[in-house]
Amino acid sequence: MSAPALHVENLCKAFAGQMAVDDISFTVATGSTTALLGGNGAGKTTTISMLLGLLLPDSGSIHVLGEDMVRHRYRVLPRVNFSSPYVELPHRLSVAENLTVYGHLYGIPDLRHRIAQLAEELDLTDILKRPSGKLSAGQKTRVALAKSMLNQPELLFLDEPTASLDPDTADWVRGYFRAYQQRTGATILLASHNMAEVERLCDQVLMMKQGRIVDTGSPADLLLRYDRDDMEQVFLDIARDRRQPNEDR
Ligand SMILES: Nc1ncnc2c1ncn2[C@@H]1O[C@H](COP(=O)(O)OP(=O)(O)OP(=O)(O)O)[C@@H](O)[C@H]1O
Repeated sequence: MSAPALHVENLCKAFAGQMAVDDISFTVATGSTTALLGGNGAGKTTTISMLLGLLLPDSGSIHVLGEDMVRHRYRVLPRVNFSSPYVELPHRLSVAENLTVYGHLYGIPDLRHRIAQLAEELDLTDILKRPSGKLSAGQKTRVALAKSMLNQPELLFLDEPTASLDPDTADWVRGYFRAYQQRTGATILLASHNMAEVERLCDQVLMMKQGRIVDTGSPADLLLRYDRDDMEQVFLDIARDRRQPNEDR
């Protein structure tokens, strides 16, 4: 059996003595989509930064695609990618130039062809020559998604992948990632505040609060456990300590 795409044990990270990530452990199966959820300040970004090798943990272990992330991150990084609407691309470079810079960092062969292909797929052809700083919020999101797909990652971290997209484009983008995943067997870790998206895309949900994982399960499991009709209500129950999970169900 292949190793899980992500295996995290007893991971901790503190900033100035305050625990941002407090002893979390979880596994993400290869080919699945997992949501990392939690309110503002719950520790999601800190966790993802450690999984990407951007931050060193204080303690605990992280295995990404079977490799120890702390010791061998350079083996792993070519096989993963991420997209976040909060990471700005250099403003003066055109969309094509930005994608070219990232493509070179990843050592993508036949880069022109790959960029043209992604531009076609993500409807960027008309804006390839435009400075990245002059794009609308939705266009920036689509460029960030194209950047995340340059190396055809086996593991993709998507932070708010449909932020600023209109409902039609957002729906299309969800379908795009679904199709990519079905075609390649890629694994996705998703951070989103859009609970309908989580319900539609995710096999597993990890709920974080104050640096800890306070609940976990499939969206269907959680709906049943909290006796709710949608994930938005489950999220509010957990965030506001409004209701304990229904242990009897
Ligand atoms: N570089 C840092 N220095 C000091 N404190 C930090 C740093 N990064 C994060 N924190 C703190 O760690 C905690 C977790 O923050 P984190 O950004 O991981 O939360 P989050 O779940 O991603 O929140 P949001 O949904 O608001 O982005 C917060 O209390 C935050 O203030």
